[in-house]
Amino acid sequence: MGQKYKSIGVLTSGGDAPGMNACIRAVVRSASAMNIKVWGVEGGFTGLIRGKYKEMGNRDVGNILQRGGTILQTARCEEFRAPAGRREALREMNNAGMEALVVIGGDGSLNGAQKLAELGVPVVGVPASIDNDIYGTDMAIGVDTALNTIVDAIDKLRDTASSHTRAFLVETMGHASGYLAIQAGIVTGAEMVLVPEVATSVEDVAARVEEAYRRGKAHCIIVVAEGFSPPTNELAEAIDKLDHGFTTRVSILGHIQRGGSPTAFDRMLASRFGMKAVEFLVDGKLNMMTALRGREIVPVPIADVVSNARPVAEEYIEMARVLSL
Ligand SMILES: Nc1ncnc2c1ncn2[C@@H]1O[C@H](COP(=O)(O)OP(=O)(O)O)[C@@H](O)[C@H]1O
Ligand SMILES: O=P(O)(O)OC[C@H]1O[C@](O)(COP(=O)(O)O)[C@@H](O)[C@@H]1O
Ligand SMILES: [Mg+2]
Repeated sequence: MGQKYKSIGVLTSGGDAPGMNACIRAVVRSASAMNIKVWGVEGGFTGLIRGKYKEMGNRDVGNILQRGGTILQTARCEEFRAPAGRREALREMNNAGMEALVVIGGDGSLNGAQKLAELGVPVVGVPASIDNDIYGTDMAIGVDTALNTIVDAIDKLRDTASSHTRAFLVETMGHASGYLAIQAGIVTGAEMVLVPEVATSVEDVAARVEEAYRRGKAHCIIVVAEGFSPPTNELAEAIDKLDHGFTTRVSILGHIQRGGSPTAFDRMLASRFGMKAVEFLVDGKLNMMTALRGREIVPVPIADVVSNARPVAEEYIEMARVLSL
């Protein structure tokens, strides 16, 4: 089953992720190779509702492959959560003659894409979020770059921690997911990783800090996912009160994790996802998300993506613990 489109739209939505630009470029250029006109929608679903879009040709996506952020801008759009907002978006799409839409974004954006699909709009989703909390794909665009940023930061923090015999609580992003924290903890040799998916008491954290000191370590790095409870600053206060040999400091890495030039991995993933998104549309594989499974890019129904949660790999928590002893 194939479909000949004259014109399609592309947008980026939710938190930006390094590699979104590489994906926009791939969508525009692969569509252009098939003589399909591409409308670049500005500011995610907000741009769709407001009718903010411009035609994009091959030259409009030159020199963006290596840039972080998104040249189309992104947004979190409350209006789109309501049926009236989505009907407005549909009206604007019809006005522009936009026959299908590629949505590049995270789990929330894919929920939005599903709602459009339910109104009869042919959509393809591309997973892009540093959180890697999207069901159905091994990796989303931006995760690898964010991880490398975190690793670079923790390596630097460890230098100063060791010089001062300090325990550092390093907070990573990830919303309700501990993915970034766990992966970063393993590859930086952190003494402990705290994630929302695994309840850990303040006493357990204190015991781990004491153990690190007893073993003669000059530092104790604890990676805390932002969704962990209690919050990082509260946890640090509680730890600092205890007599374990270290002084305590907190470093909240923040939005630095979302920026920067995408890694080679993210550029490749984004380029492959972008090409496949257009291919899925023209092949009639509608309302699918481009997903990385092993080395292959496969279609996964967006309906499945949004109705399932990505499980946390608990074995990695144990791995982080054993390898840092
Ligand atoms: N259940 C939903 N129904 C309709 N639109 C949604 C839904 N969830 C999210 N969206 C849209 O997707 C946007 C981005 O979602 P958000 O969760 O903020 O980021 P991300 O896509 O990066 O996970 C939201 O601002 C909203 O416009
Ligand atoms: O953009 P904001 O409002 O600062 O949101 C921060 C959130 O966005 C993220 O950086 C990315 O999440 P999304 O990809 O789901 O948008 C989360 O890790 C974090 O919780
Ligand atoms: Mg999200």
